[in-house]
Amino acid sequence: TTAPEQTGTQDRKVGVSKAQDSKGALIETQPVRGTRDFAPDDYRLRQWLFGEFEAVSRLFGFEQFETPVLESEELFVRKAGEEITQQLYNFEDKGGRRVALRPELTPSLARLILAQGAGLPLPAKWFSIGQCWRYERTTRGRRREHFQWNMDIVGVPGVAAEAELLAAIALFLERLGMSAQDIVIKVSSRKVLQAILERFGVPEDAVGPVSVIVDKMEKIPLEKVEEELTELGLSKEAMDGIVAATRIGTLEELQQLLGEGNEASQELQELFSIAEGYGIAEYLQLDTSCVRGLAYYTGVVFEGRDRAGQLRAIFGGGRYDRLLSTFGGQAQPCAGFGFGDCVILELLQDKGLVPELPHKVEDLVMVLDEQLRSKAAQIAQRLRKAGRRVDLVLESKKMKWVFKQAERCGAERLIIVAPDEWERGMVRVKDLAAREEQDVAVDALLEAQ
Ligand SMILES: OCc1cccc(Br)n1
Repeated sequence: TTAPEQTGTQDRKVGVSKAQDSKGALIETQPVRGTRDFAPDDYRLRQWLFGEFEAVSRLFGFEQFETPVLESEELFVRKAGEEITQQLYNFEDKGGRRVALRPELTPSLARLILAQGAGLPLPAKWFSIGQCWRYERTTRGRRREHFQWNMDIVGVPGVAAEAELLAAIALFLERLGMSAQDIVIKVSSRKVLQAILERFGVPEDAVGPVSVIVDKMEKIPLEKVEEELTELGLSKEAMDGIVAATRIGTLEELQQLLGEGNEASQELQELFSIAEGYGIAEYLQLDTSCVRGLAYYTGVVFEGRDRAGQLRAIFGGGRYDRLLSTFGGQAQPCAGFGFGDCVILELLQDKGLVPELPHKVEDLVMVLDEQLRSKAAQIAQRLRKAGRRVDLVLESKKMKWVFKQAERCGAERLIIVAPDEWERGMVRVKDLAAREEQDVAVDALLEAQ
């Protein structure tokens, strides 16, 4: 079995995995299988990443929302054979309700949009970052939770919405030091499969389930894909038509296959043209094998991959114009994407782009005499209220420990509250970078930064 996929320093196992408690019984200190702890080093990296998600979302004028990780199971029960619904982390709560830990954010967005009622100004441009869950049974030791960044536009029928979303992703990648040399965004449309299935008289509502099967083409043998398509009732000709349609790599080929006036071709043509305006066209590659594994997409779909082809999809998204109406609400055109927190970190590590994010305070404050404890508290508070991060040494420590602590917390100054100096209204201040020391009047501490 492969080691559980971890990111950041989480893969560095230090300390004990089973701690000894007072009665000698063993307690498990590792998190539940498939889940991750975020100790401070990992948490700083995650906060940096989420900070970038949020910064880009705000630059695009999107508004942040949040919904509970626990949802009614009915939100995710779809009869399309998707992996995501087969791995639902679902259960019956103590009130007999069928509930589930959300496996994705889009259905919750749809629910919240519908809850706003008809008065909601459109288009709604919303974003969220939330933990998503799956109960992956296999022994592959894969994660059962990850955090996803979602941006969604509700109320815009044209591909200008998809172009805006792709531009947000491209700006995010650029801010992290990457470019179209590192990442390719494969783009296609469910309307390609829709047009093919129409030719073979397959009902339109099969597009979702067929896409779920075709999406596995990269992961399972073609025979298995054809077996599953046969089970869906597709003829051999229809299957051959589908397989041929997943091998299109240019708009010209697509037009030849579907005909000039076909909606899929026209929409993709327009998308690529708008992308030129954003300066992101070099990220985009028409690839009709990209169908995505969620049944509810109805139009453009896309996914981000590392150009080296070593990793799983970095992000994915597309248009889903029917989701709100399947929830019984007023139909609204929608487009969005989900961007996970794991593959991107693996990619940043591979490229040496993970930033150094050390623990950092400005001042370390200590006393030489416990009688002056309350004076040190006074000094620390004054500095903190002025916006300086202060680590206050809370018990009597040897200087060797204090200097080590100053290193650990990245302090710029060590402020020592000592009896003789205090008598003169002063404290001793060590500038740890310049390795200089001087006595400073307490009232001048903030000026002497
Ligand atoms: O991307 C599919 C997925 C959904 C929930 C949790 C995890 Br880990 N992965």
